[in-house]
Amino acid sequence: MQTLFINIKELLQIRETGIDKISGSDMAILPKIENAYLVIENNIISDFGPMENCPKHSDVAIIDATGQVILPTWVDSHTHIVYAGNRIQEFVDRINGLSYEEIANRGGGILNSAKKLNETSEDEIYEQSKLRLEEVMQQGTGAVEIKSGYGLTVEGELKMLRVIKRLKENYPIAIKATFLGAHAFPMEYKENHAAYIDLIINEMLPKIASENLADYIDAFLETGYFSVEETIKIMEAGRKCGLEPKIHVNQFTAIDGIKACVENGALSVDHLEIVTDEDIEVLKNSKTMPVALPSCSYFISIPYTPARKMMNAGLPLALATDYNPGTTPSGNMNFVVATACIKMKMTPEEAINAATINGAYAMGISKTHGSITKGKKANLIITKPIMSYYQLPYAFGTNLIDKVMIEGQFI
Ligand SMILES: N=CN[C@@H](CCC(=O)O)C(=O)O
Ligand SMILES: [Zn+2]
Repeated sequence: MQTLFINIKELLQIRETGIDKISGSDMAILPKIENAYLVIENNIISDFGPMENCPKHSDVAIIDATGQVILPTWVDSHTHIVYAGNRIQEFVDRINGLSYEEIANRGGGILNSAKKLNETSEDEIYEQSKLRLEEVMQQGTGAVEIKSGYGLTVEGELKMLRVIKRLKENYPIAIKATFLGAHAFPMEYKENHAAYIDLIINEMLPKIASENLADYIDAFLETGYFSVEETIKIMEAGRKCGLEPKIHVNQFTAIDGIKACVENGALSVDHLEIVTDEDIEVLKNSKTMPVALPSCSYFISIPYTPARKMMNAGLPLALATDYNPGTTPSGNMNFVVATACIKMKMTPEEAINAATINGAYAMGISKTHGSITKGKKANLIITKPIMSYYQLPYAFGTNLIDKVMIEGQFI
């Protein structure tokens, strides 16, 4: 079955096969065709070009996209959408003057979510999480990475990863699972970090590997959470089980964590609200994708990742939501793209590259996702009639999406 889109006002992010990420000054370029056609065959992009070359098809479903922009769906390479309940009280506590750190030190924060998760059944967590997944798909996300990390017990972490597995089985969207047992030290291990790290390495990881529940391994490398040395142990143990690292680092402090991640072959380093010149140097010429999470900066009022400085140094950059109950209760990639433009001074071209092809790289799927390329998945955002794609970040609170196609199907 073929679908032919005709008269597309702008077809964005068209790329040759084999381009897996965009770096430095190239991020300012977003290749497009004006007045374009696009052919979808089954669930794959099979052809596209300017309207004057549009082939005469018979027996195809024709969709007239006059005035509409088509671009690849967003790739959200960093989320925690599997969780139980919410942290609304902490939100109000922060408005009233408490900091994220003060809330965490009182047993709130990640430990608050871990308590709720361990008290909630797997079925109930699945029901809550699938609503979030359905919501972000409607908002144009066509691939999503989901982390564990609110279990912090063998059973809790397995429960989260099994929920992610069920989501993978039941939804058409590409999902990658990341094991984040090293998200925080449970209260009973506060004075005995080594014992919790043993639990992660000797109890959690073997079970996760034997049930094939994760694609990546993560840790919260941060002052007061996991040290550089502790994170290296976790990364090494994960790699032995075939899990590549994707690490939370430099959210609040810079403690040479990025260097350790790059040396351990991390696929991505995520957060990066605080970045030193040395961090930028070690990222140069590495295979590690830096990932910025502007909705988190917005929600908890911390600095934004210095995108301009990093791109000027020739680095690539990806954008993701960080959807989680504590620091970012939003999975809206449209807001992320707009906030990157408004607050991080990324151009619309840079932000769209960061939220599509570079996001795909950061979750290991750039062969199949992240651009309009022949042979890639037919994952499309079809906008309402708009002036140009600049309107997407400009009209930051308006839903400009008409339809979303995932794997060849409108959702
Ligand atoms: N920083 C670490 N983890 C999450 C937030 C965790 C939480 O507060 O629940 C993040 O990416 O922001
Ligand atoms: Zn996160």
